[in-house]
Amino acid sequence: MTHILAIDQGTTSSRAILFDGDMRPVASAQREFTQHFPRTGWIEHDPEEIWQGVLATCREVMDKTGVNAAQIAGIGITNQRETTVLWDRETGRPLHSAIVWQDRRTAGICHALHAGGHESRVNEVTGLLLDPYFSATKIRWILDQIDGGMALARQGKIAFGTIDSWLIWKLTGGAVHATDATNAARTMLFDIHKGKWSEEMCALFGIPDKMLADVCDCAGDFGTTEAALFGAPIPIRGVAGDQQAATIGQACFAPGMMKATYGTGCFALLNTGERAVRSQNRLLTTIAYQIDGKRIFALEGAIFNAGTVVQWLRDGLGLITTAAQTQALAEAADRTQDLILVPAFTGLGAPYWAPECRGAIFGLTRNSGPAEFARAALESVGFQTRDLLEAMQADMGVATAGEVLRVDGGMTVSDWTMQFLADVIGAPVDRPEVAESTALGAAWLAGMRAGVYPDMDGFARGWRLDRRFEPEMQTAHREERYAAWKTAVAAVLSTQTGESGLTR
Ligand SMILES: Nc1ncnc2c1ncn2[C@@H]1O[C@H](COP(=O)(O)OP(=O)(O)O)[C@@H](O)[C@H]1O
Ligand SMILES: O=P(O)(O)OC[C@H](O)CO
Repeated sequence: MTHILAIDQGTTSSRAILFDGDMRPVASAQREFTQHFPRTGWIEHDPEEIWQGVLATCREVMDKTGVNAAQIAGIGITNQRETTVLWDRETGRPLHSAIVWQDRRTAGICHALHAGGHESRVNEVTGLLLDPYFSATKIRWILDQIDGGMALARQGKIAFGTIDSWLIWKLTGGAVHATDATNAARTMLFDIHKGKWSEEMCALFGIPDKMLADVCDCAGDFGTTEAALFGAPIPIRGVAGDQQAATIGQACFAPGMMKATYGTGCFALLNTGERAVRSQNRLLTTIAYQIDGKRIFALEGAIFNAGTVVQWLRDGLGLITTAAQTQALAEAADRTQDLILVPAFTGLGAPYWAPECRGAIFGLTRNSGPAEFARAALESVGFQTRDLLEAMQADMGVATAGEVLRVDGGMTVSDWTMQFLADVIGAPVDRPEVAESTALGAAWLAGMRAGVYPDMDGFARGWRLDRRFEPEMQTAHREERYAAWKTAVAAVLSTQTGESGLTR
């Protein structure tokens, strides 16, 4: 009983990674699933497709390695956050497609609440801002689509869950409806200070509390899998939202430590210890992890489009066929052209929170080609990160934010992007040996709980550097480029249409 199975259910794919008793990944399996775009700004997933994909990847890693259920001491789940599933408690069937975190359809509800003067109180209780990103307005939107939805929800017949809860429900055969504190903290219904669902927020968004899951520590008892699924029951012992799991996997356990994960989006979390810092610069206050009942907080900056810029070069523009080609293109780009891409494909996240503005590219000349586009796309990720760090520094003071940035996620394999990142933030960027920080974080939670992995200090000592990127750009040049970015963002923000909405 020394192995741990990590399930990493992301925005575009689901992965299962089997870790051995020394926390080494020994096998993995991955399945992409369908992204549904029923209208501009709407993004949905099929909860059943997600579940089937997760199940298939778990079975695949067990088949590949010959490790059976009895040899697995625990499952750790980490997941795309905020994405909202409602299901019928009796049949276990989803009542609607999952509304994905990037979905903007509830911008109108957010505007109305904003206009009603509710943002300050929402922020005080939940640490979040009134944006369609979070679950509450998505839950409300689905409830309003279901015939008699509100009454059924009040009777306790409808369950809401973020993806972790949905998977726990499916894995346990409907026996457990639970979530962890980090996922709960992203719903906009959770009082992060009291560590419990907020009656006030439920009333504000019109959401019956009977829909909500039990909230547990990240390392805890989330039930056991149905024996029939894997041949024997396996306990689920760890759960955390993917950005929090990456923070844990990167061992950012001390206040002042920070990580940024570059996948579909980019999410930077700065550990602020037991203190929940209320941002004055439109960052989020969130729970980094909750272990043994103790909540540790983080300031979070969320960027909606990071890796998507590379997907856009490939799928939208057809300039590349593989993500890795961006490196050679960026290296070959004409340095005298300063193209700036603002990838507000789904609006801008932190620190702007402008759901309805759209992207733009500035500085085009007759000589601007694929290389310059690729460079601008990769650079946009660095510029956006700098925006987040500036906001963190303003909230925390220069000494505690941005000293070293630990990075992970699919995009960090790009040396060029990581070097530019170090250049533009003017601080070292550390890439760890284990690229799968998110899965590692989930595995550690489960393994530590099961008693097969070390405690927090032992785990932190095991963190290993792959490569450090030191800033090389001249300060004057860095500031000039960053100023050009800020000008470009200001132009894009001026296209935000507010209440009338580009997305509707
Ligand atoms: N060599 C590369 N250079 C730049 N970007 C890359 C490279 N390889 C992968 N990516 C980007 O990384 C992202 C995938 O990262 P991943 O962590 O798997 O994302 P997610 O968990 O959000 O699905 C994709 O958007 C992809 O475009
Ligand atoms: O699936 P990822 O890695 O893009 O992460 C999504 C985030 O959890 C959304 O908040």
